[in-house]
Amino acid sequence: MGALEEAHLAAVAACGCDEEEEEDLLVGLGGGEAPVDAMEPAVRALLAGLGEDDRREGLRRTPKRVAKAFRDGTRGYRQKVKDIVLGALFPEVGVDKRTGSAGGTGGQVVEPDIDLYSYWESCLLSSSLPCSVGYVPSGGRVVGLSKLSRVADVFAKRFQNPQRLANEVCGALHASIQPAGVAVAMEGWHIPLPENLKCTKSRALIRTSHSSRSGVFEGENSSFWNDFVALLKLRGIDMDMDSRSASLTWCPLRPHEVPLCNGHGKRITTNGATSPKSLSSPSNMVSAVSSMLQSLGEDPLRKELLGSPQRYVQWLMRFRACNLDVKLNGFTLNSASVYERPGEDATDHRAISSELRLPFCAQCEHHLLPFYGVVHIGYFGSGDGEGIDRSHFQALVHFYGCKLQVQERMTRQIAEAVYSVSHRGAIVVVEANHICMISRGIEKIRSSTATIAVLGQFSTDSSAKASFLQSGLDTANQEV
Ligand SMILES: Nc1nc2c(ncn2[C@@H]2O[C@H](COP(=O)(O)OP(=O)(O)OP(=O)(O)O)[C@@H](O)[C@H]2O)c(=O)[nH]1
Ligand SMILES: [Zn+2]
Repeated sequence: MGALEEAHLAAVAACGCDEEEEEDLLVGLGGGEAPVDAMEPAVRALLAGLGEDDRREGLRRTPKRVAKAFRDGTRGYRQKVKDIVLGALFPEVGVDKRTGSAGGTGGQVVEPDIDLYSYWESCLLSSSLPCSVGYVPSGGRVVGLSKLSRVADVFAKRFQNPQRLANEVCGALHASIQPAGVAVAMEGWHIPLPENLKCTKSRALIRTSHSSRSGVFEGENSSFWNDFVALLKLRGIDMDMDSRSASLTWCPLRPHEVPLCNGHGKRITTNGATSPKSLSSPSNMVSAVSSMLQSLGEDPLRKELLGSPQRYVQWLMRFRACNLDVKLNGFTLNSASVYERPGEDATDHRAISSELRLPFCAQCEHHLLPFYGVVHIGYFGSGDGEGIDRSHFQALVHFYGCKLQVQERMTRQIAEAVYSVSHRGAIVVVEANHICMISRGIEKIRSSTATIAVLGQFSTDSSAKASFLQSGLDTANQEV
């Protein structure tokens, strides 16, 4: 341990925060290696409750994947901030020795655009939290830049709520670096209820804004805070969102939640959340989720987690396997208007009708995490402006989307359904964001996957396909 680190530990001791206390603050709940044994049987119980056969090919490895995803997503319980920070405090004299500012500029150090992902404690779903951290060094020392992100990640990789996450990151950085102050700004993005999903891309998500500050950043007139906000603005991050703020909650599965707030947190949402439909949550599924929490080292009786297993099950139950025939009875296309007419010009692309940007939310069958986006459908209509009502297509998309799925299968199934009533041809394009690509695994933020299925004339007539892809999708993009 270097002299600087020893001096820092002495400072921690001097401020009355002994190491054990610091550990409690930094490590939080559920330390130690947690067994994962209960996870896989619990996921199997969930799949059975959803009417699925866990021996079918797509689901065979799902219990293992879900267990791994949850375990990776909560690894923060097994990490310690001091292990991250103490090896990376470096002496660096600031320009203003009186205030102890450092970092070469005499002012704050800002690390914007840290991509965090967290499991929400309210519903056990996961999503991203773009985060920015600033601090004003003190005592002639700075911390390695990567450690700001790493410390933030320790707290993100726990069951969280976004305001508490902001507070914990702020408090831990302050305790471990002992700077003049810390500022944290964070956005919480939450997927809406499937029935409230209106469009694709990030605008589809419920967004809330949160902040937490300590030391010189505190107070309404803190120039450090104002500089921090201005620096973020330069990067296109808008913290000044009060005017758009609303009282809606960030977790649509828990609409009456009172936010945890340290007095500085601001909250907004851009996408209205209506109350969730009340669905049954079978008790064996709820117990399975509680045992998953225990396996992860969490306490299902912790105040903030009460009701979360039920909410998670309620979310999953939206994607329960259902009877195809029953559902399709409600889907009646006016097929007379779309059948091929004798003598119709096969290359007359005016006969191509389209229905664009139909929103959907499905559940990835590999990881039990949502993927959501829009479906574009093209088919040969009558050419006289008469088409199939959009609501029929929306019902079809909802039917094939609202289950455990993979994107390619969903695309093909929708295409086949449209082709079954529009015999000349059907083309379906699905654009989707997969939470399993964003919040775990490869962590590819802004990942979006497009799939296409063509049947009938769209598969033989490349100009028909090109006509839909170019002009149809152009129109869709203009509508965004
Ligand atoms: N083709 C396809 N793959 C999907 C879809 N949803 C998820 N996946 C992928 O399914 C694959 C499962 O791969 P595995 O190696 O068994 O699981 P994993 O270890 O969780 O994979 P990583 O995501 O790479 O960590 C991953 O590559 C996922 O990205 C989908 O709709 N279509
Ligand atoms: Zn997945």
